[in-house]
Amino acid sequence: MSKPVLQVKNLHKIYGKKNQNQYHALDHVSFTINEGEFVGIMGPSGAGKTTLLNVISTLDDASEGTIEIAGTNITSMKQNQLADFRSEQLGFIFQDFNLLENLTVYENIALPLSLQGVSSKKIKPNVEKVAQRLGIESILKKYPVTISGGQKQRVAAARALVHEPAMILADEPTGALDSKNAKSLMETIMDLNENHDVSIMLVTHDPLSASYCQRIMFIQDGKLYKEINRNSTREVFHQQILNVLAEFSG
Ligand SMILES: Nc1ncnc2c1ncn2[C@@H]1O[C@H](COP(=O)(O)OP(=O)(O)OP(=O)(O)O)[C@@H](O)[C@H]1O
Repeated sequence: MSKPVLQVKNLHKIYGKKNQNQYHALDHVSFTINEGEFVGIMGPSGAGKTTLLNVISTLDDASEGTIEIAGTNITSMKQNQLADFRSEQLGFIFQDFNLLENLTVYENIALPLSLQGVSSKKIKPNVEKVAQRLGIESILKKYPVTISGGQKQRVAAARALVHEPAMILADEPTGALDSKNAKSLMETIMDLNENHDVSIMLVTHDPLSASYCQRIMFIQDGKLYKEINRNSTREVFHQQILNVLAEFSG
């Protein structure tokens, strides 16, 4: 049986101070993501998706509840421990790539390892391996300004993976890409999940990107609303996702 990589128990997030206008952005949410799973988070605007991602990413703190990542309870950690935990155990892919323009593609990918103080001799094979997986070996010497949006996102994905984190957290990774590059990136991410056992949690509004996941959790008003699994083709799953989204707008 697979082990949980992420266990969220009774997670509650309140914005605003006591005795003032408070907003319950997450309302006692519990779920588990197992090692090697590829799970999407969807829901209408304001549902709490970004809040959930930020709290799991350790960028924001929970008001109540616990979060365990790879067996470590991050809700009881101090700020400096959290920073180390985040850089060792998590990989991030954002909509706007977040590449450093004055570093080469190689240096951008190497960054998580350089920051951990890994020697350049040890970094090289890791960067080369992950660049090969993402099909970007030929652009390692280039600077971000000279590569396409699709290539930039592959570089960002390589950087998220190079330190072999317990889990990848992706926030609208295809948001800035055209449909051809979006499809190609999602196929690559799906391949990383299926063939290299990378555990992924993806927040997206895009039903097509979401259809590459194995499971989608829909949230509404800070609560889990529904969960669906991909049991047949991606096309069928895409339609099932559209059907649930229609329930929100209906
Ligand atoms: N810092 C904050 N202070 C107060 N309220 C906040 C704060 N951040 C978010 N909220 C509120 O919490 C709720 C959930 O917001 P969140 O950004 O998590 O939703 P979302 O599902 O990611 O929405 P979207 O799809 O539009 O990005 C919203 O009603 C939002 O207004």
